Amino acid sequence: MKSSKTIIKGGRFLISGTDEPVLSGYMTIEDDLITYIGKEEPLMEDDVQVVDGSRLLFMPGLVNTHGHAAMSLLRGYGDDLALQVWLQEKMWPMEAKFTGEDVYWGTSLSVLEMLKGGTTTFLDMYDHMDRVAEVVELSGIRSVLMRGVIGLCPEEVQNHKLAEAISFARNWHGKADGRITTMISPHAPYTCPPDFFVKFVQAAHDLDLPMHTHMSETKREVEQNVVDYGLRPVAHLEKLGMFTRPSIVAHGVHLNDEEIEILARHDVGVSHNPGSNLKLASGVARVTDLLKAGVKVSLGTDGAASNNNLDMFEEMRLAALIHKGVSGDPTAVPAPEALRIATEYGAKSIFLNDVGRLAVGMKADFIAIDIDQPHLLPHTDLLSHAVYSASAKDVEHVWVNGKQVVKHGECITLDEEAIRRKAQESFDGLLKR
Ligand SMILES: N[C@@H](CCSC[C@H]1O[C@@H](n2cnc3c(=O)[nH]cnc32)[C@H](O)[C@@H]1O)C(=O)O
Ligand SMILES: [Zn+2]
Repeated sequence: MKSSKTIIKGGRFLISGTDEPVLSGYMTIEDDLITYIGKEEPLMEDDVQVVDGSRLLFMPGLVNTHGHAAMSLLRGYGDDLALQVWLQEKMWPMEAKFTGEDVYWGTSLSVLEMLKGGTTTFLDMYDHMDRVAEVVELSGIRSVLMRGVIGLCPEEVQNHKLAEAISFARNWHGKADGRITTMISPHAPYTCPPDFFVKFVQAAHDLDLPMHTHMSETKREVEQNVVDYGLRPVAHLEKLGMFTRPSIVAHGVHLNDEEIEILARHDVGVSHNPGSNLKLASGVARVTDLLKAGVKVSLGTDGAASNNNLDMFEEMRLAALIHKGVSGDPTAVPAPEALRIATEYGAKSIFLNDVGRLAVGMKADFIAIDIDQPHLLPHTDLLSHAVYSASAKDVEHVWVNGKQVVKHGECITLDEEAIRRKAQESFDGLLKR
């Protein structure tokens, strides 16, 4: 195949973690990789596509490390409830009716929202994952996918779900030009009994894949874990062997010092989901302490039914704000750190070492935001604006794996009109069934 080359000319680029985080200059993309970024103008060959970068801020695509994309179908269905009530009385009865078709359109709706809002990679834990993978292939987004399993069912059903999780993980790892990787994911310690949970650990060993689960999301969950198993969730999962695998846990809201130390020792990532944790009143994770202990902290939206949008700019801003508020320390989670949590640390947390930064040799997953708008002027500090002032609506262009997928705010890989119609039809159908 002929190689493609694009040069971004005269843009501003966010290079977090350096002395000069906002660089004015040029970036070259060849096929799926960033091959140059700097102040010197690269040679403009004839067959190069040139993008005018003036009035645009280029930054790494945002990385959403925890969610359930198809749950967008339940957006606004079951607000203002605590986790267990919300799950058991609202979500699970509706989700039991989801068909593969529903998951396909719900996921399409979420991927559309995420791409248009500057998210270039998402982690998805759900059911009917073959249909999710189809959406990923078509849309051009990058993803880490897993069949999440709730084990509150007879052994036969448990084993059937486990087999599905294994075959999905095996069949799809590395597919879609490498844009799909997979993990092994029991839903939570409170929905997968220990003898069942360890089968996932074994599967992850056999397939040499990382693991993901919900953990220590609510105070009630932690207390119940102690009643049921005599241990808090972190020690419980450590005992079941989960942390012998590369792992990332979602939420990690209720952690004591000893638990933070265990997570740091095993290099377990924590996907911080501030929007979902606030909405379900689960609490506020100890992000500053986690970072101080060297734990990889990243950001997730969780499903759209507990957020209720998939705007990673909003999540980044929340992370930068709430930890200042609860600690009384205005230096907690400063803007450059918030940006890295939403990009670079996110990618590392889900074991993608070649995305999350604008640098030579990294995959070309990047976005451009329109910085000519009232709320992004004057151009005092563009990194600060990206964290404290921008939102998903400011995203003008998006590239994933070197291919443009959003152009002037329109998703060019998906049929937006069909998705809008089909998602509504799916929800209407679920209410009737
Ligand atoms: N239906 C599958 C499990 C799907 S995994 C994804 C599950 O996570 C649930 N979920 C979404 N958000 C949260 C959360 O914050 N905490 C715990 N579970 C959640 C969601 O409702 C969904 O049932 C089975 O039967 O095995
Ligand atoms: Zn979740």
